[in-house]
Formats: sequence, structure tokens, C-alpha cells
Amino acid sequence: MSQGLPIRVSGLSKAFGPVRAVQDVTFTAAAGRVTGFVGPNGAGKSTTLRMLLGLIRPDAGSALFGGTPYRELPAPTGTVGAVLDLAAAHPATSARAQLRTVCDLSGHDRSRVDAVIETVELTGYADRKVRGFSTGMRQRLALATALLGDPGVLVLDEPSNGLDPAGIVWLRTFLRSLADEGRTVLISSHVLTELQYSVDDLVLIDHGRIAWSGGLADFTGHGATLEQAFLTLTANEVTA
Ligand SMILES: Nc1ncnc2c1ncn2[C@@H]1O[C@H](COP(=O)(O)OP(=O)(O)OP(=O)(O)O)[C@@H](O)[C@H]1O
Repeated sequence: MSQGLPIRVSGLSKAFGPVRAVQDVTFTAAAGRVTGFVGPNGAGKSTTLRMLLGLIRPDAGSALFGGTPYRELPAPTGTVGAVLDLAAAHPATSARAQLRTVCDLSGHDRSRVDAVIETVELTGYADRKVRGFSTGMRQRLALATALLGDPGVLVLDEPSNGLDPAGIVWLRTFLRSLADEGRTVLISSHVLTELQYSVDDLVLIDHGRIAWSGGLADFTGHGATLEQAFLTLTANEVTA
């Protein structure tokens, strides 16, 4: 496993024409912790994560993994594993064949394929065609793909989308085990309650701006429930 590097985002901004999608976003995600990046639809989560991974050029600011931008990492996929969309595998291919192809393309050893299939508990489905996969199985395949390089940092955009309750519980345990191994785990979601039992730290984004960041326990101190705390904090943000 590569080292769990801290993610440092400083003053990141991006506009799409008149839409100021991300404005002066600053936060840190630490190694050995699960950091939740939370906000309503359209808040700027995906745009921020895409800038983090060098897929969108920011208008201003920086995003660094242990001091280095993603595009300058010597071994990017061995350092940072990312899930931005569900696995884009050909429907007629199997999970195992898809993972082998990604290994070949990114220079990872094919021995990693069996390891990641086991890690995400996809063993019984590895040789089935992807076309028959449920959303949960596709999410597991996407996670397996991100883990091929045994990265110390995981960046996951809405990995619980479409999962059933059992899948959400599985994902929670899985993310915890990755952080316990010393990895940095940054996970976005628009569903606050889903993260209540999953994260150590929270970064709250609203209308492209950071509304709050810190430890989960401090956040819930702002209200009886996560939703109340969120509404209190975003109301303060609007009137500030
Ligand atoms: N390529 C683009 N062109 C124009 N506007 C965009 C583009 N990408 C994102 N936006 C806009 O930027 C804002 C932030 O979008 P973004 O997808 O980052 O939000 P999000 O928090 O990930 O939302 P969701 O939870 O719905 O995925 C939205 O107003 C969105 O419509």
C-alpha cells in the first residue's frame, strides 16, 4: 500500500460561465480518517473532486496530495484511487476481465485483480457479465478498480448512490477498514444521514462555498440532528 497522504485544498474556485460552481474552497482530509464532503445537489462537490484529480482546471487555488498536485504525482493511480462514476465496463465483459484490462492499461500487476475482487467481496460474481450487475455490484466493481494500485488515498464521489441498506452498511464498514489501514478516505454525499455513522470529519459545502468543516462530534453539537445542524449552519452562512 502507498502512504496515506493528506489532501490539502486551498482557495479552489471554478466558474462555468455565469455559474460560480466552487468559490474559494479550502479544507484538509487527513490520513487514517474518513472525511465526508457533504452538500445538497449542485453544491459543487463533483466539481471540487474533479479539480482535485486534475480533470477540471481551477480558475484559482490548489489541491495537493502530500504537497503534490495529482497530475504531478509520479504514480498517480498507485497513490490515489478514485471513483467518480459507476464503472464504465463493456456490458459483455466480466468483472475479472475488466479489472485485468485496467491493470494492463495502468501498469498494475495482474495479481492485484484477485486481491481486489476479494477485498470488495465480489468473488462469486467475478466471472459474470457486467450487464447483469446490480447498482451495488457496479459500485463494488468501481471500488475494486480504484483499489487496483493499492493507493493510500481514496476519493469517492457519492459511492453510496443506489445502494440498498445492506450495501450502505457494507460500504461504511469497508471505508472504516480502509482508514484503519492508514489510508486517507474522502467521500462525497448529498445525504447527510448516510454519513452520520461513517465519517470522522465533515466538510460541508453549500452554494459552492465551505459552510463548515471539522470533527463530526463538533458538527452535531450545532443541532439535535444532522439535518438541523446543516440548516443552522447554512442559514448562518447565508446571513453572514
Ligand atoms: N460542465 C459544467 N458546465 C456548466 N455548469 C456546470 C458544469 N458542471 C457543473 N456545473 C454547475 O456547477 C454547479 C455545481 O455542480 P456540481 O456537479 O459540482 O455539484 P454537486 O454538489 O456535485 O451536485 P450533485 O450532488 O447533484 O452531484 C451546479 O450549478 C452545476 O449545474
